[in-house]
Amino acid sequence: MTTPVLELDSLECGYGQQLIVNALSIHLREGDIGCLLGPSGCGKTTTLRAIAGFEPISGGSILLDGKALSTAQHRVAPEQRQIGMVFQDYALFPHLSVAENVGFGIHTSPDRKRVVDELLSLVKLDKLGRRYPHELSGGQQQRVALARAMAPNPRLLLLDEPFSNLDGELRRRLSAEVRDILKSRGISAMLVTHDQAEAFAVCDQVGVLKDGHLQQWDTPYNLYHEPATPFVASFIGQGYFIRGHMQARDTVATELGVIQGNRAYPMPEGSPVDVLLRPDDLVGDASSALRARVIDRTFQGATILYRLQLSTGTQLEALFPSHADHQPGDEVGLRVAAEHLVLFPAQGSVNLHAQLPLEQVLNANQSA
Ligand SMILES: Nc1ncnc2c1ncn2[C@@H]1O[C@H](COP(=O)(O)OP(=O)(O)OP(=O)(O)O)[C@@H](O)[C@H]1O
Repeated sequence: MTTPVLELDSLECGYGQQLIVNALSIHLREGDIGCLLGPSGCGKTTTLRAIAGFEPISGGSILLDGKALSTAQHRVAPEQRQIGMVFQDYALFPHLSVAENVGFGIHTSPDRKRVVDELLSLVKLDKLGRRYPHELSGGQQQRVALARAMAPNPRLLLLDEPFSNLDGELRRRLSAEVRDILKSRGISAMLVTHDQAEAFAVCDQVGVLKDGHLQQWDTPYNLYHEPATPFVASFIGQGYFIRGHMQARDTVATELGVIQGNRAYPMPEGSPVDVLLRPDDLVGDASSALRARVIDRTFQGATILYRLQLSTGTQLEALFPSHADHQPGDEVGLRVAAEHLVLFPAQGSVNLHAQLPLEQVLNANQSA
């Protein structure tokens, strides 16, 4: 196995006596873009600052290419880590031109002009090298910050909420562009965000943090389809939990009928479980005996997200193609088509939903 570019091994860090990040272990492969995702205050930025060398650690280690950068006893200075950083607020030098900003970290290099020209072209700012930061848009300033961080050819790039000062469409476009730029150069990076869509669009591996504890480090696909904990299931994507009972190792009986799982589950036969149903796990089927009433609908263009109620009162969400145009009050036929059936031992409450205030969902899952 090749050495990961970045290894966090049982990392512990915090402020004073307060431990913020606890037993955090992550391996980032060379060329991958990783992400730390989680609610406000869960310790994402603290972890990133510890990797950059701005914060000491109280336990475990941080290794780059197998060499220790931080342990509880020793800390390599930030400027000697070969790590570049891109900040939320760009942090450009206002009195330096765009080209001077980009060349700042390599001012003694004989290749400076060539590197700056190449990077300006890479971030599509080749005509704006003489401008000053205040003469640029937010998106352009963040591209300058990215080029500046890449100029010294770091082994790892850290990006702290890099798109959060930008809005909507620009944010989406720039995040896709940044992924392309990093991938075109094979740069390994770690990003911090609380925006799940951004994490999924940009990153190869995502770590979901809750209260400084890693819940799961996995691909976006697995986080969505195979969440390891109820917290990850609630935090990532939409969905409802409904109550079921294990009927056999791979089937569960629910009020929607017996649902076939895609594996054997460890819960004993007859035990109560919470079954995660995403909106795309339910498909419309006019001939199905399973009926539900439309409560609400959100038109999304190619699809419509319906909130549905079963005769038992249980509510679910379903995503149907928008040519099937149902109105509130209509009755629709339903079928479960969950390729990845996610079950957890019953938590004592049902119908947890991501649209409830997050605290409510999390409190209900406190024992996870
Ligand atoms: N310099 C500091 N001194 C003391 N406590 C701090 C300091 N910086 C952060 N904290 C606390 O550490 C915890 C984690 O903060 P951190 O900034 O790492 O969270 P985060 O996950 O990045 O949150 P956000 O998404 O809101 O930026 C919070 O409770 C915060 O109040």
